[in-house]
Amino acid sequence: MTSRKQPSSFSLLSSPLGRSIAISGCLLILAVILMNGWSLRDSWQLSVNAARETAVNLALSQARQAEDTFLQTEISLREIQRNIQQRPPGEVNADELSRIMREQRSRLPQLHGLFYYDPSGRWIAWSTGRSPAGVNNSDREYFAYHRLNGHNNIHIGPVIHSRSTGELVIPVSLRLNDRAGGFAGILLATVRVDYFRQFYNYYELDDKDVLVLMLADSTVLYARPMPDSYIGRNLSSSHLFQQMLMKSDRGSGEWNAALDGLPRVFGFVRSERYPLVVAAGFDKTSLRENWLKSRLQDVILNAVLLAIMLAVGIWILRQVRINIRNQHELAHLRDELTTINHTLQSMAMIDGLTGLANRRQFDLFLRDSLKRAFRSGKPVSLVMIDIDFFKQYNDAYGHVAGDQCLENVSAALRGMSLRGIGLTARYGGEEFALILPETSADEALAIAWRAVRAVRSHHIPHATTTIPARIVTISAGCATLFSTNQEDDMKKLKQLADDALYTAKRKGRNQAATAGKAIDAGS
Ligand SMILES: Nc1nc2c(ncn2[C@@H]2O[C@H](COP(=O)(O)OP(=O)(O)OP(=O)(O)O)[C@@H](O)[C@H]2O)c(=O)[nH]1
Repeated sequence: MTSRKQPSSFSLLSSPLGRSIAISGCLLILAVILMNGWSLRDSWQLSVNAARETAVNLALSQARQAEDTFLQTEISLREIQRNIQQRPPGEVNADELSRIMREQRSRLPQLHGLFYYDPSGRWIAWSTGRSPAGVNNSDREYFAYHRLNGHNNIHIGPVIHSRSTGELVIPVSLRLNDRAGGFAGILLATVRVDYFRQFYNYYELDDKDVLVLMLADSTVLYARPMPDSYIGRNLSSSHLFQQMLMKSDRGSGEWNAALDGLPRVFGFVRSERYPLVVAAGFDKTSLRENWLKSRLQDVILNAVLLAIMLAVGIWILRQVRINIRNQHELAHLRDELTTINHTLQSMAMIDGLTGLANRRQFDLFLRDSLKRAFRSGKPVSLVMIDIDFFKQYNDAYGHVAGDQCLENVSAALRGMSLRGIGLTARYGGEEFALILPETSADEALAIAWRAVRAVRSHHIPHATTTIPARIVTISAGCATLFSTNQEDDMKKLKQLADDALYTAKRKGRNQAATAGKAIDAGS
């Protein structure tokens, strides 16, 4: 029985179909990942852009609010300035002025107080009740500023602690001139830092979002939600002052805040009216967290879609793998069947004992040779061979030895060269045949004799033969025919060769005989 070989292991990628499905699947998944990545990147960028826009708008509204606050303050100061300057020098009524100041202050919630100092810094009039005893304000920054600068502009200074209440205030001051244009004192309005604190708290911002009000020289006036220790800090080395404000009075960008080093999306505005800068910054980390939260559903859906695609892809590849394996097995089975068929075919043509062509093959080959001979016009010779006294051999040595003898005789005949065009066959029993296409009668007889000698040369002992050498011998009869392509050509040739064999037997065996010259089968 033929042992069934397993088909050799195969890789899915070695098949064109498997390869194309795997590559298409990978490309598809890659495309989905890229598209999602692209869309997420876009969405994040949009969210950052929106935050920048909001930050600029917020900064604008804060700047406008700060301008309004300081404008109202300026108007109050100018009104008082007019009041003082309308009177002749030395005729300022301090009590009346203080009353006017209190009235002004009560109108403006941002105001902490209004003050009038003479050129030496002495308190002349004020809105905040009693003056602290023996206090002189000539040491203040705004005092020095106005003493040095003769212009009539409003000056906003860095945050200070009020000497009257201790509160944090932003000083807004105006120089007073005498008729000759000399320094005649200062009018001061103090704006409460708490006013901005309160105002900035109206906005619903995250803990780490910032709103910063600064002087144009980068000094912090108020920074939400930083503690008061941040007030007065100088941010001149910050990205805002080093880069952004150099290029534009308003805008947006992303940078690490100089206040605490955190990355933020900023919008900023420089006031046109006053030396003020406002910046609004959204914390980038919370911005990203909020953005992620808003995209979470999409991300999960896409991840699920991707997982499904992956699972379907794997399932398809498995099916393809099974399919290809089945095809491989079928191909392998087909090959095995073809091999078995070939074996069966050759078995049907081969004699099982001797391995020579069997009777069936003999008939086919002879018929085919005669057909070809008809076309070529060349003769076909047939040598019929019979072992001499084989019955006696069997009787003397038994059938098993008889079979062995048949094999030995076959080997002797197989060893003969038939020029590659002849066929050696076991005709049946102890009879053999040589079909010799394109062979003349003389050549056939010579070959028949060679066969006789070949068997003899094997010296197979045969005690009961009448041949004096007491070895196995054969008799051979040959005949030659020019084919007429008729059905009975075969029969005729066999008959002639048989007759010649009979002649050889009759003449004493151990020899070859011929039917004579090649005959025309038609004769
Ligand atoms: N062992 C064995 N014997 C076979 C086989 N086929 C035929 N025989 C024997 O061959 C013998 C042929 O005997 P015969 O036809 O009387 O011829 P012979 O004894 O050779 O005598 P001659 O042909 O006149 O020389 C028979 O005894 C058959 O049994 C075979 O396959 N094996």
